Amino acid sequence: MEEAIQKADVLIEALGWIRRFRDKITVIKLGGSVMENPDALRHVLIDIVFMETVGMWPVVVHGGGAAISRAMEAAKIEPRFIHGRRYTDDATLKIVEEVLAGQINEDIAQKIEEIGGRAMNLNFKTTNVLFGEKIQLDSPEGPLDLGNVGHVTRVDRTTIENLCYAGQVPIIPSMAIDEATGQKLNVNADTAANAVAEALGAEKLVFLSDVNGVRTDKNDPSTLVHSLNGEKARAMMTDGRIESGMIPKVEACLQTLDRGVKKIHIIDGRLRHSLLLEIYTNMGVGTEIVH
Ligand SMILES: Nc1ncnc2c1ncn2[C@@H]1O[C@H](COP(=O)(O)OP(=O)(O)O)[C@@H](O)[C@H]1O
Ligand SMILES: CC(=O)N[C@@H](CCC(=O)OP(=O)(O)O)C(=O)O
Repeated sequence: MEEAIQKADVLIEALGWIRRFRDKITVIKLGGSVMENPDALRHVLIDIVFMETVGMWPVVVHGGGAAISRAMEAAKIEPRFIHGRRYTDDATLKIVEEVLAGQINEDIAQKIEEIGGRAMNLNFKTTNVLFGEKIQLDSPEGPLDLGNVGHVTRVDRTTIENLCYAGQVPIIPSMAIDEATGQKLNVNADTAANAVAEALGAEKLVFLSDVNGVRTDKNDPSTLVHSLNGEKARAMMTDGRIESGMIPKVEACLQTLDRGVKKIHIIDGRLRHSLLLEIYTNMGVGTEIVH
């Protein structure tokens, strides 16, 4: 009996949060590292179906870096990264489209349906919602050409909101199309998630990664930083404590906070129900990025 009462208490604790987030958009970025772990992915998707069922509007933006690299290796193309972005020639772009906008995008939507939720995979074959342009990175040696790599300049907000309204979870791969040239572009999934959250004026943006958040020592989980502001983040990037895949995430988060997204969290997607704990309890899991 006591156990049953405790369960009811948990539901009541969630009630306030459920009310607060009803009809509000939360953008969830699924990193490739979480998707490499089928059990972790399944639990994350169950959490997302729960969120939708209680009236929140979850929107998924996903990457799939590890799977793309595997497919490239199978095709005998060596993956190459420049400042954290994948060099994307035409052959690589074809693989990115097949793996990211094809297999992974369809797989996530299908798994959500299997759990009993409703999802809509948004890709070049169904409905594309991300538009962008090619980027060039500056370097002391002159501009660096990354091939078919872009950033998002426009998001089809209406299509995404209509799906949410209709009770479907939009699943968005990190690829865009250049409206002027029709060129398809490979976009870093962290920056794509930030662009979607900004365009939708999301209440929350949650990154599900393979670490428990930002750490002062990246190899030591006990050095988790619970709350990270711009000043601290910039200092940690300058002295190298934040590096590699964490740099584009944190940089884009700081920019996005300036543009109206209310709350941003980086949490561990491998921790069971970390998403629900983050949203529906007072427990702070992971790192919150603040002004
Ligand atoms: N200060 C830091 N704290 C935590 N992780 C860090 C830090 N600096 C670099 N990292 C790296 O960032 C990685 C997460 O980013 P990324 O590789 O882009 O994964 P994903 O896109 O799947 O979330 C971690 O696995 C870790 O190796
Ligand atoms: C331009 C660029 O680098 N695009 C990324 C897109 C996928 C991604 O970002 O996936 P994760 O979130 O799993 O890292 C890539 O090709 O790997």
